[in-house]
Amino acid sequence: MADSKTPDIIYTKVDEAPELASASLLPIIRKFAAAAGVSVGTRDISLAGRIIATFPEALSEEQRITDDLAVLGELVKTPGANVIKLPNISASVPQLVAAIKELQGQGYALPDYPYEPATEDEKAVRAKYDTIKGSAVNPVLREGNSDRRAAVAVKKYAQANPHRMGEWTKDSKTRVASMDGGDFSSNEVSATLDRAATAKIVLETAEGETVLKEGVSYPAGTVVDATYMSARALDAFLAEEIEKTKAEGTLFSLHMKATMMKVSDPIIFGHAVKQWLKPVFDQYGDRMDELGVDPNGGLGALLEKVKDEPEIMKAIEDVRATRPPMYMVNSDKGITNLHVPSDVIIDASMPALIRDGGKGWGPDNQQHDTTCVIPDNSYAPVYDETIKFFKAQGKLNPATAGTVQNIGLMAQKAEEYGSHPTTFEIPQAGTVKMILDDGTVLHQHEVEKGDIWRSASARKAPIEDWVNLAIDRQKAEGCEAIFWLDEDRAHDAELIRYVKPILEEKGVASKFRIMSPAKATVQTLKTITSGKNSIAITGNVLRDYLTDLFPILELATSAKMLSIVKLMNGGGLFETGAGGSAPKHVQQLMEESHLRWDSLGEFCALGESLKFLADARGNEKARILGEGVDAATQGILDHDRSPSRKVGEPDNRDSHYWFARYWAEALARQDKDGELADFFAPIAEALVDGEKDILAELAETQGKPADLGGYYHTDADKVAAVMRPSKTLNEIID
Ligand SMILES: NC(=O)C1=CN([C@@H]2O[C@H](COP(=O)(O)OP(=O)(O)OC[C@H]3O[C@@H](n4cnc5c(N)ncnc54)[C@H](OP(=O)(O)O)[C@@H]3O)[C@@H](O)[C@H]2O)C=CC1
Ligand SMILES: O=C(O)CCC(=O)C(=O)O
Ligand SMILES: [Mg+2]
Repeated sequence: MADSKTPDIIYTKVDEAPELASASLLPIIRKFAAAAGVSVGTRDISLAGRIIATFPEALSEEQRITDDLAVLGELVKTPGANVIKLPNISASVPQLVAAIKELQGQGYALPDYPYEPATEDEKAVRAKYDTIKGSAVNPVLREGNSDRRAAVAVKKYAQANPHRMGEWTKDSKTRVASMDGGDFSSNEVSATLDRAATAKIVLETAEGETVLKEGVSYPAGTVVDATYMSARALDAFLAEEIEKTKAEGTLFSLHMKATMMKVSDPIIFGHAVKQWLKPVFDQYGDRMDELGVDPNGGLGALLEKVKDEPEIMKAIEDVRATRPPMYMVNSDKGITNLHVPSDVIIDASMPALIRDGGKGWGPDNQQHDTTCVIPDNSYAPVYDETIKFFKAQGKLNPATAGTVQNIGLMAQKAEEYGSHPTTFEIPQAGTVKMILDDGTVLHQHEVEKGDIWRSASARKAPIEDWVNLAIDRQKAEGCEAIFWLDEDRAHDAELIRYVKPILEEKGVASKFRIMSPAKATVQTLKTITSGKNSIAITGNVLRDYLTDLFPILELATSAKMLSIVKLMNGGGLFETGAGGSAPKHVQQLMEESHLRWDSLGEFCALGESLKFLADARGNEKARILGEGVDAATQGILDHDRSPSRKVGEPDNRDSHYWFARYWAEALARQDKDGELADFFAPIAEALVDGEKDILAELAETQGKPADLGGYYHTDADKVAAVMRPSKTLNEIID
């Protein structure tokens, strides 16, 4: 809860590249903020931190930590919340298991992850680990809808310094493949509840009724969907696409969101692994079962389990020889698309492929046209239309393209991204029914064994807040604004029934269009190609997809986005960009002590957070600090101080030096607050005078391996040594 002890701003402790960056940036932020009496606390939402916090009973007193996610989950429901949220790992099972292993190696007596829990104890442990799995942080903190856009300065910079775009040709063989039936899209039904209700979900079979879930409660006005994916249709589709890909001579790729869709998508991923190795599963399925093979965990874990079985290994090699080449995560290390379910995540993977002219990396470490398999057809048309557009029109020109902003329905676990507690792999053929407390059957589907059934919901208050946020944003921008909703889709039709009356009532209906995602994609691409801007007002999944897609095309990366969550109870949550925790960057740092992570997202979020604090608490010094951050961010862009990708060139640490310097200079220069100016003048001077030494000390550290003392649970002193190697800079900051 927000109380007198709650720091003014909470900066989250996370994982991978952003956490490494924090080791260098946070001391600077704290020093500067303290000058305005602003305290900056931290809360640990890292994967390792969440694991440790979940098993106090297994740990010693000194090892235990508080459940910071729970604390933050409460804080974001209060008006005083001011949280800077960096990207964290949404763990797949292989990542979760690796983190547990690392912690065990550090002396944390944590239970192993039970793959197949048999006893009651194992089931309890598994249930606890399942709360940590996948996207377990963002949905808890996102008690508001999403406003993501490129700050004007960032967009202007991208137009003045356009990044390289891959060429699109009319004869590109790259395409999107999705199911034409039997998928979530084609089976969806939806209804809006006219009263508060509690529901249970049951499976009726020839042998009786099994309760899949009960006590699911919804407030009045909730839009409740239900749908399923047919396992049989999915397998037939995957088998056909593998063959078609081979015939077309392209790379085979699968793009899922196994992290946020943590129940359904690992299962779909597992189907792809099984189809890819079908003859092996047909012949050795029982033996692989005995060995504990779980296809949902990916090819990497599978190969590990069967590595001492020469017959199976040979069968795998034989099958692989008959398959088309696969899209690779790391061809040097032989890591394929199907190795780990969280290595290829659709929001980032599809835009990068499209930015590169429709090319993916193959096993030969060369780029090739690619078949992009996205089984469910709900949102695949967005990528399909984008690819078709660029094939016909040629690549986008970032120097002249307009921008696409997003207003996303996200609050209170809206839509598919909140559906995992009500998603089930069907154990036996029958009928799934969703039954309300008065006995009404709200939805029902005939299903077969292995089908994936799910229900998603969106609540009334978040939907109304989202429409109003869109109205405010359109008013501020005055540009095209499109609700990406398909009147022929069951769920979207229910949303449209909310949207239209609010637009009418506010007298702004003429300023908005409502278009299906496929049509909206084409319209939006035409708009930005002509140099104009558009606001995409979308549901939760398209919020996620589009806030990577358009930034990656327009700015080369989504890391520089302004990402504001206006919390529904009045607080502010400031996300740092729209991207993730960039694991590849950590690999590079560990190998050659170069961190290419760009902290521009952190800078943008910090500026917003300080200005929000100024408004909320009447703290004018915080406003001056925030304006100083904006000036420093501008300085970073104007002087090209963002990190380079190559070892030996300036990296993340250098950019933090420049950020501190520009920030201090702006604060020393301003004349609204003499006290602040006097405080920062000598700091600015010291940073200017120390430039040569600081840059030399930073440069000196590159080019050799860096020891972090861990991956998921690093050693703070070792990380500080790597990330703060400049004695001269540290003396000024400390
Ligand atoms: N808000 C959140 O908490 C989010 C968390 N995630 C999590 O992040 C992890 C990685 O996801 P992934 O799909 O690989 O997506 P990422 O966005 O982390 O990485 C994809 C690529 O984007 C580029 N990139 C991202 N951020 C930056 C940055 N600040 N500076 C420079 N380049 C950047 C990098 O490209 P290059 O390699 O070319 O440098 C990177 O390899 C997963 O565990 C996922 O669950 C993902 C999205 C959001
Ligand atoms: O929570 C996650 O797993 C990822 C979130 C994400 O990709 C986004 O919000 O853009
Ligand atoms: Mg995303």
